[in-house]
Amino acid sequence: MTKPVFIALDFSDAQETMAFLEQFPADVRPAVKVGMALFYREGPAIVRQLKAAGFTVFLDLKLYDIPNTVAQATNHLAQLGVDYLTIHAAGGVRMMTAARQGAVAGATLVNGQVPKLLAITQLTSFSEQEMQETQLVTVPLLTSVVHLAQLAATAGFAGTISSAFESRAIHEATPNDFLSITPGIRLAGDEVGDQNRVVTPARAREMGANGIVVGRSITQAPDPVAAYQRVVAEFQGE
Ligand SMILES: O=c1ccn([C@@H]2O[C@H](COP(=O)(O)O)[C@@H](O)[C@H]2O)c(=O)[nH]1
Repeated sequence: MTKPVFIALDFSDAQETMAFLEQFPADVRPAVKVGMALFYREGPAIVRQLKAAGFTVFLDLKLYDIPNTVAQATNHLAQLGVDYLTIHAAGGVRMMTAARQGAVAGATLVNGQVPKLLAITQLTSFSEQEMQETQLVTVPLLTSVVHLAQLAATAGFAGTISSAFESRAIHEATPNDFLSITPGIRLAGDEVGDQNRVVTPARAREMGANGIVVGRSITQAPDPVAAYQRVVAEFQGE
């Protein structure tokens, strides 16, 4: 299976988003990620629009609440036909299990296609020190990520979101088909910005990532289509 490269569509509205995607030739349909900013602006309509245009849609809302509420949310979101969905692993096995059950129930009401659920472990913007400052976690960052990945696997999730630095350890601790999808990706020489645990697409592949999320290295490039093609070639090892 080809490893996905998701473009993070962190644009201000649907018009800007669709104008960006129109730059891609008709035979190139990148997988896309809709984050909370675009979703809060445009609502479910942006997902329907992207799905109708043939895009694989990763909806990155990072759900975190009590189990019943999260189950209701995943039920509604699965009915939108999203392909991937994020939930915070910090909600624990009971919350993640409820999320999965909600997604299955929602998918059953439409086409039966259950979104792949991905557990947020520790954000790629975190350094070790910054994570410790929160005092929510008192073990090393890598230990926390691997533990949360194991909880996600127990809850029947498809994989995790972490940086590529943790991908190998995640694979060693989880079943063979468990996915490590990694944001925090930059083409060499690009600004890191607010990210912390950052690697190039080629390094992400070497480190065992099963898919990558790339925003600004593509969306703010002078030629986004060329930048996307470079990211894909590096990540696929071409
Ligand atoms: O740990 C995480 C989880 C999610 N993200 C999201 O990925 C993109 C990355 O954008 P860049 O412009 O490539 O930095 C963005 O939408 C984040 O919300 C993440 O970066 N880290």
